[in-house]
Amino acid sequence: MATSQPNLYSFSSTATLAEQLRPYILRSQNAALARHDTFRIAVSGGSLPTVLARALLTPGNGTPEDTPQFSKWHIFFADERAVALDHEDSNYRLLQEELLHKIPAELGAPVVYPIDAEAVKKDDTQQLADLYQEDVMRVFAAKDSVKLPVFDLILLGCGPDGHTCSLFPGHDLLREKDAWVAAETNSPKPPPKRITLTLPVVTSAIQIAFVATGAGKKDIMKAIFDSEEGRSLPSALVNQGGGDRVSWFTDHPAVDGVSFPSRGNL
Ligand SMILES: O=C1O[C@H](COP(=O)(O)O)[C@@H](O)[C@H](O)[C@H]1O
Repeated sequence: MATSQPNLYSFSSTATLAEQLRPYILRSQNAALARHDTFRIAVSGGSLPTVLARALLTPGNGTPEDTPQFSKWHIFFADERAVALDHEDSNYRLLQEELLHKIPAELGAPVVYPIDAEAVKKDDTQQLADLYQEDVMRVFAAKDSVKLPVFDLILLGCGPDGHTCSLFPGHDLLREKDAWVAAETNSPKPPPKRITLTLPVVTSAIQIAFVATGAGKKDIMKAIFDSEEGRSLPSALVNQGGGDRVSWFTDHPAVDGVSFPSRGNL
């Protein structure tokens, strides 16, 4: 467990949040490119892709540091629903519509890793998770000695129940120690069958950012940051495992009444 505290940033609007998320992501990109000439990232579905697109597709100042170099990006899904890739519940479809299809050609095209569409048809969620883990292993050149993939950045949402990825409160998956990608077959939020990165993978990332906006998140934010009972919520477990590598990008309504002491300055 990390001893440091997560950073909690709050902005007056989603537009301002997106403006600040952009340099955060690009700093992470630039550091990753300097380290290994590639940017390995995992993204969530839900409300995240819209904010992400706003952050990344707004023209910057034109310098290389302020430009997404998408041709060097490898994009995985932090979680995915076990549905066809063009299904309305698909996180891949959502990311395509919000971001991928809108990237200007001159910024290059990322390599994107959707789930295996054929395995979805077989209705075998465990196989789907295993195949996705193999994709992750290939990109991280994993040998038996490699314990965990270290993503450069993982972008997360937080549901009103405190779930993140497809890690739900009270589920056994929260105790998974070995698998990198796991099957969830009883999600309380539809659709029930999903795959998800596991907690050890999420908390091993170099940087981890949550985006949580709107008054609908206020109660769960209080539970995560201000209450003892909230300490076992999946999003709180990410805070505990990631410490100051975790940053929360919120708007004012989402943190109304939250008294967590160390709100960072970006
Ligand atoms: O089901 C899911 O929900 C979470 C949270 O979504 P949000 O709309 O409340 O931001 C999301 O992060 C996850 O990827 C998705 O599958």
